[in-house]
Amino acid sequence: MKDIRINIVDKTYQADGRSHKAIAGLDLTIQRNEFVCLVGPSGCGKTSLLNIVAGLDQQFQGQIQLGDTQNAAHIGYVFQEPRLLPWYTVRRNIELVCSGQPPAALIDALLVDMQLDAVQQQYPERLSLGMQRRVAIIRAFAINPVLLLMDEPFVSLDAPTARQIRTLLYSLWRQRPHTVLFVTHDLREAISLADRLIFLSAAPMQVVADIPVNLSRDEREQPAQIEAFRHHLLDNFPAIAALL
Ligand SMILES: Nc1ncnc2c1ncn2[C@@H]1O[C@H](COP(=O)(O)OP(=O)(O)OP(=O)(O)O)[C@@H](O)[C@H]1O
Repeated sequence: MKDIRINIVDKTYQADGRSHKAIAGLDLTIQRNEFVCLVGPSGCGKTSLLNIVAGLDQQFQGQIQLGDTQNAAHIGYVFQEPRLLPWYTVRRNIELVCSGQPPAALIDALLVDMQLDAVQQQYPERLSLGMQRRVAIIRAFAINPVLLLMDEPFVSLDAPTARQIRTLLYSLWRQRPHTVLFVTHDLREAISLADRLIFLSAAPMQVVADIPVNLSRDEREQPAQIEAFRHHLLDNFPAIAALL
């Protein structure tokens, strides 16, 4: 897949007789297999952006170029809430998104990687929120996505659970590289995952700063290194403090 080009000239919502300009003049290029974290204040338009990239919202001015893959079947989307179907088992929830024959071996491997193989025949209501979020991540990986969109997938999890799932996600991504757009409010989380951080302004949303993260995998696992990088960012890019 070639680079992804996102050019949103204007995204305006009309509601209750009023208009709200959510995004204006946003221009981004994401390289193949890059892991990009999008960081911006609440309500600035991050979900709106992901919905446009996913093709779920076509009411905007601009253009999205997904390289060779204009096909939504190759886009995995992990929403803010797990959105599992309660009347299907964990395994069935994952299989449902696969077109044609579900890739049994891949699903088996993902269930093991995410430590969910023992509960695959259970129904979502029997799972903790952290487990449901892991199922949602597997469901996105099961289609072997070329592009993975993740909208604050670890929000409202306790810190140890979020850390555990983050580590699993990072190792899955390293095993099966693909382009990721990951929305988060958590700068430490963003630093631990991303090749590149894109800081976004309040509405109308625009790019404030676009910063590479040059940390090794070992460094990303050391809280002191993450903290040092965070201080480096806040010292050298004062404008981003207001966005967190
Ligand atoms: N369907 C809609 N109709 C009208 N306004 C909307 C609609 N969806 C979103 N908005 C508005 O657009 C703005 C951006 O919303 P969006 O959900 O994209 O922000 P966000 O950055 O993802 O927020 P958060 O970080 O809180 O999840 C908000 O002001 C929101 O109220």
